[in-house]
Amino acid sequence: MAEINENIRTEEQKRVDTVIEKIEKRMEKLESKTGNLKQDIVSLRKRFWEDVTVNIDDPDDVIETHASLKQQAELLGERERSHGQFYKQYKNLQRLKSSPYFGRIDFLEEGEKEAEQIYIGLFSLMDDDDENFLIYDWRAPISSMYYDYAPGPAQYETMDGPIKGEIELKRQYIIRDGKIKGLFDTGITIGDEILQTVLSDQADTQMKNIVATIQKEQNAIIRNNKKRYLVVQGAAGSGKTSAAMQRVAYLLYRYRETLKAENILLFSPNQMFNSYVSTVLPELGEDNMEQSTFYQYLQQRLKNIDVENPYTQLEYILGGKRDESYQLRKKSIQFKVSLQYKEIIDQYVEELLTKGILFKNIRFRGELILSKNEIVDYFYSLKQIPTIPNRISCVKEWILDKLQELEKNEQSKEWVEEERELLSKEDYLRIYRKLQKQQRFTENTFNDFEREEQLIGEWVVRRRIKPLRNKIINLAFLDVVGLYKQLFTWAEANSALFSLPEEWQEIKRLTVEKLATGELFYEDATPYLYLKDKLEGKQIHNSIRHLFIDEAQDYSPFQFSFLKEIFPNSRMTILGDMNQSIFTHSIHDEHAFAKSEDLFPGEELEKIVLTKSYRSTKQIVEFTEEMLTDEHKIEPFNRVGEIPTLTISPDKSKLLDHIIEKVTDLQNKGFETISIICKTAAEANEAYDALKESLNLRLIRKETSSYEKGILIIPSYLAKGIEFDAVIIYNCADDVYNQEDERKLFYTACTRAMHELHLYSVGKPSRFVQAVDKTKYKLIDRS
Ligand SMILES: Nc1ncnc2c1ncn2[C@@H]1O[C@H](COP(=O)(O)OP(=O)(O)OP(=O)(O)O)[C@@H](O)[C@H]1O
Repeated sequence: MAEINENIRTEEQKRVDTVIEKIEKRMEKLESKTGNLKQDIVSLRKRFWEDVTVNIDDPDDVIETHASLKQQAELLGERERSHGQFYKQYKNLQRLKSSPYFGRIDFLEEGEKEAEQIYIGLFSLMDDDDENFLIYDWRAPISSMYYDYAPGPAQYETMDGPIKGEIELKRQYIIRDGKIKGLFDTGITIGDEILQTVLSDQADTQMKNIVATIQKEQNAIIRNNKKRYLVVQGAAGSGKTSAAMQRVAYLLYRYRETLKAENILLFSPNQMFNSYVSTVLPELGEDNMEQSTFYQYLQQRLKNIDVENPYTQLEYILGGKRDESYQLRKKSIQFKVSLQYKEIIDQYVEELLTKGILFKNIRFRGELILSKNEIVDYFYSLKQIPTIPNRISCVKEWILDKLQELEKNEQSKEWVEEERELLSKEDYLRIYRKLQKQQRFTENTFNDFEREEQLIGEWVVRRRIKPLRNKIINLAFLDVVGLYKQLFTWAEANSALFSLPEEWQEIKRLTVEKLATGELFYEDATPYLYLKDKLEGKQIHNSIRHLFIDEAQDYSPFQFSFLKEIFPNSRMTILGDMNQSIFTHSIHDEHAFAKSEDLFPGEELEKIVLTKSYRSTKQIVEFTEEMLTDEHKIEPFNRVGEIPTLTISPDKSKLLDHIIEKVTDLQNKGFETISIICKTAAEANEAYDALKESLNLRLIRKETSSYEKGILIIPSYLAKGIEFDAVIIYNCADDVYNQEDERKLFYTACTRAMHELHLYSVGKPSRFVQAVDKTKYKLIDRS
């Protein structure tokens, strides 16, 4: 990579100036357009009610009023949409004005005489005649060569096939506020120097876009469109989330005619992560995709039952006493996340077609209207209907018919009379108006006492039956909880067909006890929803065309398989790191992410592996990778920093003193995000209480929804996906981190550090640290 001579620099600055002038002109034009539009909108809003004729006296007038309102709203909507578009364009120009481009390649296409200069920036910009590109959008096909090739032979894909040629020059720019601050001609990789500068910056509370320095292997992820399922295994800090975000921006550009932000869904690890990544797309001029945690999705689908928070499950597993009930819960989790369990449910549902279905009694005002057995009998009389959801749907219609009959019969009952008499004057008037609106009276008939009584009676009954009717419509008569419980007994009775865990009886007891409290263990939530869907009919999310799953190593085989079924029309980008598995299920053999070949058909699956880590200094990467047991080698990006330290303190009180000293020292060095990572929330609470008098701290809980600068205390599992300038490991003693299934959690915590990593231990440090080569860290013994 070479620094460039003054003449070239001057020439390049001239071009920047010219482009900026053009950008300014465009902005002026847009300003006048948007100004007029804005005025239009303001006055439309002001006059909104003046220009509509509101008259609801007779039905014809109501229709007219409706039409007039609709017309006015459409007009306003259209103006607002245009304004929104102009505003977006304006914002994009504003961004270009400060930094019009970051790269250039001179490309000589085969058969051409002269190379074309291709300047690459955040968005495209044409010259005044709309003929030539002054700037190419980084997502344009031609721009991909910038990321994929060094000077020399190169090619890019178009609809009509590949275009081949030669890159004669490849140049990088750092332009800020319209001034060139750095200019480099680059060789094989995209500017290590620029990347160095970017990576040496401080951590941010919002993730940054990486378009100026996307690496070749990341570009392969961003632009991938070969296979339906793209699985990315990437080391900690290798840019998986970054690649995912730029990929969303790329897809929205590439398929802009058909794909909108709301057709893309990202499953993310937690709320704070959501806020961390939320500015990347707007910065790239795109709307944010839909975002949810898988837990939020489950909650939204299972409204009538309390689902345990996955972090509550994890807190129990990490902090548990490791007694008998702890081991049982663990066994239970391991089985319930497996595909084998899913198969058991499939077979169970199959059998429910002939026997075993459960319904609830249907009562109205305490009286039995239909017994569960009657419904069961009706269900099994529908033999000709081959699927359960279709049969249930018929049962629903049958019950609704019964309700209609009930509605008629009830009207003559005494309670109706009583309720009618108890109606207040206001209620009475309201009903009267309602009925009048529905034109239920002929002229003057309301004076007719009998007719009045009858109509009001009907109304009273209908009002009372309505909640019951809604429940039936929502299939609440199906006893899903009972069926889920019964599954355990059924599996036991059919144990010859499956290999159930030895502790099945106990697992059944544990599950049933929890269900009796109206709650579901997290490990039961997906199977329960799966069973519910199989009975009621699957809820399929057809509008989602692309699903992104980040931190995919934390999903179970059951969850993956379920996701595939409920997003049948989606392409998927699945990103994870086997070394950062934090949930019990994913640490053991049934590692769905590692066995993606088993889950996704080979011909539809593409796998990409990222081994280079960009987040942490070389020293931190070399220290942390020693904790891993597999042979995955992580290549650090060559950024040098201080060697990690391990301080041994004699007791908790000294440990706190030592941490306070270190935090103060880090603050003096100018670090703005310093994170004290604890193993569990319980430990984080304790540390927070002990340190809050001495340090200005922010305690991060599972509900915390935003990431702010400062000194944070955070449970290890909530730090997933996020990074900090400096990380302090609160107490890495061997009596805290000693189980094999905590290794990856510990590794994940340490890999959150960008510039400095300091570990503290009361007494003997964890075996995971003891195993690290002593030259990879500095031992400070203060015991
Ligand atoms: N090409 C790049 N140019 C500049 N910065 C990059 C690049 N790739 C990654 N980074 C930076 O490296 C850091 C780690 O990236 P990111 O969080 O996307 O990695 P990850 O693989 O998702 O990490 P983890 O799995 O550990 O959470 C971020 O600060 C990101 O901005």
